[in-house]
Amino acid sequence: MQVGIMGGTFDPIHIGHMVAAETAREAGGLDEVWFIPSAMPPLKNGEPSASGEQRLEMVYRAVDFQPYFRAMDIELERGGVSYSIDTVRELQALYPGRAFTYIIGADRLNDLGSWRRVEELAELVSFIGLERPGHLIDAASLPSFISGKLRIVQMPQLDVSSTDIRGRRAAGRSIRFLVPDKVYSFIIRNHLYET
Ligand SMILES: Nc1ncnc2c1ncn2[C@@H]1O[C@H](COP(=O)(O)OP(=O)(O)OP(=O)(O)O)[C@@H](O)[C@H]1O
Ligand SMILES: O=C(O)c1ccc[n+]([C@@H]2O[C@H](COP(=O)([O-])O)[C@@H](O)[C@H]2O)c1
Repeated sequence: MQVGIMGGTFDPIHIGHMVAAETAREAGGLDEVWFIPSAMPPLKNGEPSASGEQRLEMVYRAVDFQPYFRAMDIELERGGVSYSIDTVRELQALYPGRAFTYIIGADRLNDLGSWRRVEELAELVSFIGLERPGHLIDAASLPSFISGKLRIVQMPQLDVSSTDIRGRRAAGRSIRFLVPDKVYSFIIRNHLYET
């Protein structure tokens, strides 16, 4: 079974994440994509705005009734800084027989060289990289050991980010259709990102 790992802060999850996951699923022939919200993202400054529980709930809502998508609380349960090498090792122990592909947007791909024990990670998983507006993939900056393990896939370019969504909320602007409907209603009902 081929499984895609869509890791992220998901603060909140948005249509960019959904289209990235679906594009990777189709192009990579993946049977499922597992969305895994991090407890503490390794390379971001500061704490996420919404709680881990809220971010996980939004991910559950986004994947609800999607046949190929699952949400996993493995990083939130582990707590601390969410290094992907720890997650992949844990997933391999829990789910033997799966082949894992890490799905990654261009911004994160460009700093892959500074991920914890990335050479070891690249021995355990393949990568699917996706360009996103404002973040072209810089092939020259990628560690050499990645080349045989990385496939770059074209996706419809969506200039949407969690930062932009939080900014719109703080400015009292609409975020409708930038997030899945059930995520939208959760954000509105819980007054997330208003300040
Ligand atoms: N619009 C998008 N297109 C393609 N990939 C995306 C897009 N938005 C996020 N990703 C990818 O999804 C993964 C998780 O992203 P993350 O949850 O940090 O969202 P973000 O929108 O980048 O958040 P923030 O704006 O808070 O930094 C990363 O690999 C990121 O590159
Ligand atoms: O393992 C690492 O060193 C590492 C460094 C940066 C990011 N990651 C993972 O990459 C995913 C996307 O990161 P982010 O910061 O864009 O949410 C998320 O699952 C992070 O845990 C992992």
